[in-house]
Amino acid sequence: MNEPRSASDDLYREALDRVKQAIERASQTDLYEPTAGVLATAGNAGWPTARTVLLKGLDEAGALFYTNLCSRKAQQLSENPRASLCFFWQPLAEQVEICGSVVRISAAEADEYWAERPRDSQIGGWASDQSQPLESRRELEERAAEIERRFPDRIPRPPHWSGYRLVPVSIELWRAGEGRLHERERYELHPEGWERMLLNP
Ligand SMILES: Cc1cc2nc3c(=O)[nH]c(=O)nc-3n(C[C@H](O)[C@H](O)[C@H](O)COP(=O)(O)O)c2cc1C
Ligand SMILES: Cc1ncc(COP(=O)(O)O)c(C=O)c1O
Repeated sequence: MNEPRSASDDLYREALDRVKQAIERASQTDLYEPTAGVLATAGNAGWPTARTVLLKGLDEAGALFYTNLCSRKAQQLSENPRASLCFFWQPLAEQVEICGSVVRISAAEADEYWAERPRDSQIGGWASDQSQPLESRRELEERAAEIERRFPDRIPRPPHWSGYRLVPVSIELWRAGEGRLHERERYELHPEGWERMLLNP
């Protein structure tokens, strides 16, 4: 596999369309968070870690998610800007895995999304020192109350809160099959462009 490049490739677009269709199908079920995927990262120490994030956009530029830039995942991404994002939609019996390089989005794009978030979530974004030890629940609640007082009107985006784009080098779609003969289709970026292949389940 290769580092991502600006791919205006039909196969890449086909893969993205298929992921978007799966998300659309998931959105028509009663799933609590149909855009939730598990993001796996590993820093210099090499230990893989994983956690759920919400997908906030998907287009040719990549898969967008937002988080705290001081979090454990952000620390690992600063050491090794590569990740895998895996969705499993139980009611669909479908899985998608997107693997790629991760880039920080611009401040302007982060500002735009931040402004759309509910005030409560904005307060949470300021109050939470994500991934750091917390003395007590009360400490967090007091910080949230302090933020509420500090910003009676508009709440600006905290400098430590932004987004990342996962720029795909591979996209794999999985659908459950009879007798564990699942269907696996993998799109992969090669020097000549995107390729599509079937994989054994
Ligand atoms: C359904 C769901 C969605 C979540 N979405 C996000 C998200 O979009 N961004 C985020 O930073 N954390 C999100 N979280 C919390 C993360 O899973 C995780 O606990 C947090 O980001 C800290 O991860 P880290 O310590 O590995 O950096 C979500 C959790 C769940 C269960
Ligand atoms: C800490 C955190 N940040 C970000 C998100 C996702 O973004 P938003 O709150 O804007 O939906 C979540 C979603 O659960 C979250 O828990």
